[in-house]
Amino acid sequence: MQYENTNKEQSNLSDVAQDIQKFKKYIRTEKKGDERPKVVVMGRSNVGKSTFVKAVTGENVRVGKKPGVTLKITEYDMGTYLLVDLPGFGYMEGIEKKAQEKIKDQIIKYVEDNKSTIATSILILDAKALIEIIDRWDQKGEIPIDLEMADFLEELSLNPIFVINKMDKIKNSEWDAHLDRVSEKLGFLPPWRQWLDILVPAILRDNYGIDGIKHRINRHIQAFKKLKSQ
Ligand SMILES: Nc1nc2c(ncn2[C@@H]2O[C@H](COP(=O)(O)OP(=O)(O)OP(=O)(O)O)[C@@H](O)[C@H]2O)c(=O)[nH]1
Repeated sequence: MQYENTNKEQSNLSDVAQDIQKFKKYIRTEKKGDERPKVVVMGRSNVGKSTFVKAVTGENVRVGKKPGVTLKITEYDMGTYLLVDLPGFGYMEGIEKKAQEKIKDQIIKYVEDNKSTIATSILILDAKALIEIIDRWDQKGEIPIDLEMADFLEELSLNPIFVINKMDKIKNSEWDAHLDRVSEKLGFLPPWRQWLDILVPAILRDNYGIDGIKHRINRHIQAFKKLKSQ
């Protein structure tokens, strides 16, 4: 009898244990996605986006010479935030215009869908090519994709940081004048030094500018967390 009771008790206990397991599993499946703030990284193909991501994450991100290497959305766990590497956009050798448009739509959709969790956005621009591209498109009466993306990030109030990369291609003595032009093209009244929180000259290949960008990211993360906790 005693034996039977113990057996019954054990079987009840194992039922409870099974229920707990089921419940735990249920909680796990119901748990929402990672709610940490996101920092999205965007840029025209070949601007140095992978170089940037590699410098910030320390991961061995492929740095390619051929435009259009980064095609998927990759999230990196940075502890207090997630760094999201979005696909490069714009002209890519060997990729049809239709496919380029699709990538652009995919980026826009991701940003719109995730805007409530994005603390800041990084748009990497090529210092020299940007001016050339804008001038060329201006003559055709069109807006280049870099400016379109810059406007998009501003309109969504995603605290963009514009990284003006490949400054090594600009003579030292011309940095200020060049950055004033970039600033103006992006819609910020020169002198560019008025916008140090937003405009960051960089030579990402040599890690120049990285510390400043990290500092700005952290400031945005703190501000974002403060806002969310109110
Ligand atoms: N001159 C110069 N070249 C750079 C700099 N940063 C990156 N590059 C070079 O630009 C090329 C493209 O760099 P990536 O980091 O692969 O660029 P990406 O934007 O990720 O390119 P996709 O993968 O095509 O989207 C590489 O040859 C880099 O070495 C820089 O500060 N100055």
